This record gives sequence, structure tokens and C-alpha cells, in this order.
Amino acid sequence: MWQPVTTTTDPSDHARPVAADDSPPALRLTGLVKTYGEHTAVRDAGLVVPHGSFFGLVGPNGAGKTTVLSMAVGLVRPDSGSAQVYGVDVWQDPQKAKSLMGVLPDGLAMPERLTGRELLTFIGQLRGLAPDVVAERTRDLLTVMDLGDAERTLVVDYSTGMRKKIGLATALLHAPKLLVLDEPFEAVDPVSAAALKAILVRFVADGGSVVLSSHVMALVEQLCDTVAVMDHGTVVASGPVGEVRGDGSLEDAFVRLVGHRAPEPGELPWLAP
Ligand SMILES: Nc1ncnc2c1ncn2[C@@H]1O[C@H](COP(=O)(O)OP(=O)(O)OP(=O)(O)O)[C@@H](O)[C@H]1O
Repeated sequence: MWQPVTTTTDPSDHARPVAADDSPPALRLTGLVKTYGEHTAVRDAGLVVPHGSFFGLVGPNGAGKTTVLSMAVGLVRPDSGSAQVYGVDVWQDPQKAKSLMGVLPDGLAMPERLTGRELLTFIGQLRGLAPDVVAERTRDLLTVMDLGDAERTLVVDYSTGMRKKIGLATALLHAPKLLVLDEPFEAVDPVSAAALKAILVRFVADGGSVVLSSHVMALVEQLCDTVAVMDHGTVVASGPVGEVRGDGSLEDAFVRLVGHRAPEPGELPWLAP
């Protein structure tokens, strides 16, 4: 069932207050549909991410999270529906919409034959930033991401977690208003994850908005004030974390909403050491 995002009335309820001003939502997705051949990956998905919120998108494998986020940021064209970033239509005015967003896509494709420093410089120039601004931000981001030692290493030689971090650095470089991050913590070590979390928390505290997808419920509970649960291509629940979670944990709510499958007795009979 579709549950609209609502504001929380309980200040202790984990969530920061949702913007009370007239700002348009950071992200508004309406009626998104995407079909691949016979398979409908996303069916009538809608979301409202309030300005200033830290929004988690969760769902089982294949639920459609990456497809929805890709349509939201202008990487996959929807069959129907719309995506707006701070009121700017992503598909009608992509240049303006993309200037407002920093994106960490799934399976990030980057110019791999550049070093980390060269990559950030290149992206900064593409974003139209002044050379001294690019140089300063590149230095800061490499330090914060703990990539200083690898700044002269080609991205093709980075580990998975290092690629995630340099990808996040490229998303932050132009100081966007909205970050859309597909599984940003996947394969990132705990020390780097703590640094990333601190960056994102500060970003939101300073007035930014974050949407991230994750399979780690504890992380979503820790970071996010608002959450949406997707299953079979649609949003089945959405709202403040405290409301979606109910009396149990977010993981309990997730399992309740999407179901689970445990191995039956006698399955995999050959798996006996
Ligand atoms: N380019 C594509 N061509 C065909 N099918 C696709 C394509 N991209 C996604 N799909 C299908 O769409 C559905 C949703 O995929 P999607 O990657 O959006 O799910 P997800 O929720 O992000 O999954 P995961 O948690 O495993 O990353 C899946 O059934 C997937 O196989």
C-alpha cells in the first residue's frame, strides 16, 4: 500500500523535523514506470523527499531501487512518470536539475585511466568550477576520504571501497543541494564509513538533503529520518522511520512488509560438511 510521507509530531522520534517552509521537496517522484521487455522493473513508484531530510530507500534484491534512483537522477529514462529536483524537472531541464544534485550511481562507470586527483580535477572542470576551487576541494576531499596516499594511483587499480569513496567525492565536489547515493557504504571499511557518515550528517545539518539506498537496516535507522520500502517495483511503505518501524526494529518491519523465505527442512541435502 502506498503511504504518503508525513511529518512526525514526536520530536524524540529520531526524525529531524521536516521542512516547515515553502521550499519545494528536494525530490518528488510521481508515477514512475520502467519496463524492460516483458518485465516491469518499476510500476507507479512515487516518493516525496522533503527538503532537509535524510531519506533511506530499502527493499529486497530486485525491488527496483536502483532503477527508481536512476530515473530520479536522469540516468534511465522512465516509460512514464516524472522526477523533479527542487521543483526542476529532471527530464525537461536536465542541466539545471543535475547542477542541484550529486549522484553516486550503482556500478559507477568512471574514467578509469585517471588518477584519483585527475578524476576529481576533470569532474570539477566539467562542472565549470574555477581551477583554484577545484584544486582546494580536491585536496580536501582526498584527505577526508582517506585517499591521500592513493591520489596518484589510477582509479582502475582502486579497490571496490576506494572506488566508492572517490565516486562519493565526485558527487560532493560541486557542493550540491541534494545527494542521491546508491548503496554508498557497500564495501567501505568501518573507519571510512564513519567518516562518510559524519560528512553526510553534517551535510544535512547544514541544509542539504540526502537520499540513499541500503540493505543495512541498522545504518538506515541510525542515519535516516525518513524511509521508503520498495518491493516488486513499487513503494509499499513510506514515512518517518519511527512510523514505518512501529514497535519493532526497521528490520522487523521490512520482513513484515516484503516477507521472507527460510530454507525448508531437507533443502540442499548435499550441503553437509
Ligand atoms: N537494464 C536492465 N535490463 C533488464 N532488466 C533490468 C535492467 N535493470 C534492472 N532490471 C531488472 O529490474 C528489476 C529491478 O532491478 P534494480 O536493479 O532496480 O533492483 P534493486 O532493488 O536495486 O536490486 P538490488 O538490491 O539487488 O541492487 C530487476 O528484476 C532487474 O533484473
